[in-house]
Amino acid sequence: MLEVKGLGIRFGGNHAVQDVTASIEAGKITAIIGPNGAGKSTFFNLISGFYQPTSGSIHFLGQDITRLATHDVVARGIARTFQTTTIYRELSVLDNAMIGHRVRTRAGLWDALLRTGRERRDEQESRAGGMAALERVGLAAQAGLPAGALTQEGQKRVGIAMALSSDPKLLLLDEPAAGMNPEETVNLMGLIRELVGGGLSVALVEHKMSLVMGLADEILVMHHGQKIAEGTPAQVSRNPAVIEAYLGSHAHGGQMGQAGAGEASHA
Ligand SMILES: Nc1ncnc2c1ncn2[C@@H]1O[C@H](COP(=O)(O)OP(=O)(O)OP(=O)(O)O)[C@@H](O)[C@H]1O
Repeated sequence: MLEVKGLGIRFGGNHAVQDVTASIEAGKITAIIGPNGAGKSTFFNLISGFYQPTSGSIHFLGQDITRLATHDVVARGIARTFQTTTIYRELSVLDNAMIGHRVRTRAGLWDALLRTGRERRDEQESRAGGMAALERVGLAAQAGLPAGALTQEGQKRVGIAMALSSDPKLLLLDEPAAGMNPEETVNLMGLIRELVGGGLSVALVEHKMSLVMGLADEILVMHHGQKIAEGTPAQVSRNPAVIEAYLGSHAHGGQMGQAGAGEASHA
């Protein structure tokens, strides 16, 4: 579904991502893991068009998307959530979900100001798209509430609905379980499984090993900006290079290979 070849980006002398060749398969859950500063978020930023790579290529469904701007990447079918919650707390849950949908509609500023027929049609479409996304994340009944009134888990679901309302084929989740308690984490895993069961493909960056090991079909491991391993959870958790990378990192010492053994610290 997604193929990156020799992908890299430099910030000054720092290779945040370096020569990464990898693929993400349709219908699967792919986790991207690695110690702090490994380049995981930067990798997501490259795929989603937030950063332009300094080398390499990105192909999605056979088409070159390497240099597309974010809204064009979204229009092709890749949407993402962010590490920190980026919902609008004062707006209703539905208004939040509709924001994601607006990137797919065609009305421009003039249409919006003049309330043209196209703008009104687009508004209705966005409302329907937003509601459909809320149904997918189990929040249809809360559509009219201010998003800030929801629990932490509810707000995470709003963030996912915002991404889903653009009707992506591939959903990128950046640390979806950050700040969630174990029960909320289990609920979130159920939601991700449901979405994938419905035909969505998911790639996620996550530090919580219980979630990664319990959920991922494929894992891509990054360290110092490079891909050091890939494979199933069982394969990567016994890969010597991966164990070495994690043992060498204070924050994650000894956590690899213990599926379901709790969380890798993000400190
Ligand atoms: N916009 C930027 N400008 C300069 N350096 C950056 C920028 N974004 C990321 N970096 C650097 O790139 C490297 C990789 O950072 P990145 O945030 O991608 O790592 P990560 O694996 O997501 O880490 P974490 O698990 O802590 O979120 C780090 O050295 C970081 O300081």
